[in-house]
Amino acid sequence: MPKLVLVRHGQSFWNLQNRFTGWVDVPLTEKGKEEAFKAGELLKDIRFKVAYTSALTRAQETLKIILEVIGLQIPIIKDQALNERHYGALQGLNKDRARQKYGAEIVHLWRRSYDIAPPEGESLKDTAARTIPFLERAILGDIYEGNDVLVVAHGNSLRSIIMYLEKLTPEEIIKVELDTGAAVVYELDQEGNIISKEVRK
Ligand SMILES: O=C(O)[C@H](O)COP(=O)(O)O
Repeated sequence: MPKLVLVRHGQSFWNLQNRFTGWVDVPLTEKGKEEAFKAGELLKDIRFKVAYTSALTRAQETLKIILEVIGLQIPIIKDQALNERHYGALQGLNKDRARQKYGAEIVHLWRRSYDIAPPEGESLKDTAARTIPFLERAILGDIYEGNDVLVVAHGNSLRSIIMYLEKLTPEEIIKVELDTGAAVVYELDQEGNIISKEVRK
């Protein structure tokens, strides 16, 4: 059965500083590079045929390190459809500062709910409106051909994909968190149904 592996990029400088990042192009910290290295070590048994990533440096750097560690040279497809959720007016703001300014409850809903968008930004539903057509059009096509596929992207762009694959409800997706450098390994059948799921980190 083909494997679809979703990896969240390693720690970026704004993850370290606890700031909303979204589409701002922030590079990896040393710890982030180490997390990418570890993800590569943990995925060495999988012979990926193709890799997908976003248009943002932190995901691209993480993917590059993973492929170097595994020792694979494969086609890499970069597309902004896999970018992080656009965090709108919150981008650059410290997350504790945002809770003080707007209240913890609404900030939590902006970060984890399905359809409540942060000011001038994208809800998870808006994010899914670009990630899922790309998943169906490009990524799942490779899976249906029987290839193992690596996707390195972002906390919320990957949550939208996890929600779709696992058929989660808006209530269930609120609780889904993904650590930096974590890998979710799915085995999928020909219809895209999940045969198995394993988290490696
Ligand atoms: O864009 C960001 O700030 C992070 O990548 C994800 O942030 P979140 O955990 O607040 O959604």
